[in-house]
Amino acid sequence: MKDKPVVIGVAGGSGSGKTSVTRSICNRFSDKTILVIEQDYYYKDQSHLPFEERLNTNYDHPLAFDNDLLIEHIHDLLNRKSVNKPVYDYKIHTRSEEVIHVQPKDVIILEGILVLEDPRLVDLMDIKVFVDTDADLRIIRRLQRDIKDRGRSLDSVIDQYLTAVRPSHLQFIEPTKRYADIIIPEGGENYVAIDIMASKIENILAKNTEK
Ligand SMILES: Nc1ncnc2c1ncn2[C@@H]1O[C@H](COP(=O)(O)OP(=O)(O)O)[C@@H](O)[C@H]1O
Ligand SMILES: O=c1ccn([C@@H]2O[C@H](COP(=O)(O)O)[C@@H](O)[C@H]2O)c(=O)[nH]1
Repeated sequence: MKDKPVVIGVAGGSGSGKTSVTRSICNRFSDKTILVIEQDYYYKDQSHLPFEERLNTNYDHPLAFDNDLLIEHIHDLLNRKSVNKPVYDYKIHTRSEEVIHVQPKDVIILEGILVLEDPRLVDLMDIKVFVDTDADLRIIRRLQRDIKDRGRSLDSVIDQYLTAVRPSHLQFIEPTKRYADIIIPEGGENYVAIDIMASKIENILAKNTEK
């Protein structure tokens, strides 16, 4: 019987570099070792709402996420069962029709703005990481990304930032830093932190193999 997979939570503000850190860690291992679960893919389905109404949702509030489904999937993966991971489409602000069938792996990285906000998720984590990047850098990165990749206008990104992203960051995301075991400044290009994370994962995997 194999050990339970190791669960690593990677939280941090939007544009802090969570995805980049996660990708850099994954690149140190074979494709078979790490499964990434993006909390973003577990935004609540909003297909029943007209597009205009979906624009009013606060996507930075804990209630925007279907954490019940996310927790069910993490439990299944911990029990070495495969799951159908939902797919989220940022351009239409709802889930897409497709799902991705994913197999359990020895390491699960759960990445998202609010993964340290729900105690039920925190309880499932072996290592908790917070990627900590200054707000000015995060908004610049977000502007570039949302306009290029998520089909957004400059005005809509700024308006959403001021009305939802910034206040929710201060209220819900920033306070979760206190739960982190490791705080990674600046995100994606902090190779010292990424090396440390990779060594820690290697150690855990080696210990599990020795047993
Ligand atoms: N250290 C860094 N320096 C410069 N750009 C970065 C850095 N880390 C991430 N980025 C860029 O910022 C954007 C947001 O990074 P990403 O990893 O997607 O953040 P998050 O997942 O936290 O929203 C991406 O376009 C990424 O390439
Ligand atoms: O329909 C949506 C769903 C989410 N968002 C924004 O995405 C970020 C989270 O993604 P990161 O990759 O961590 O930046 C969150 O701040 C939401 O505001 C959205 O704009 N529209």
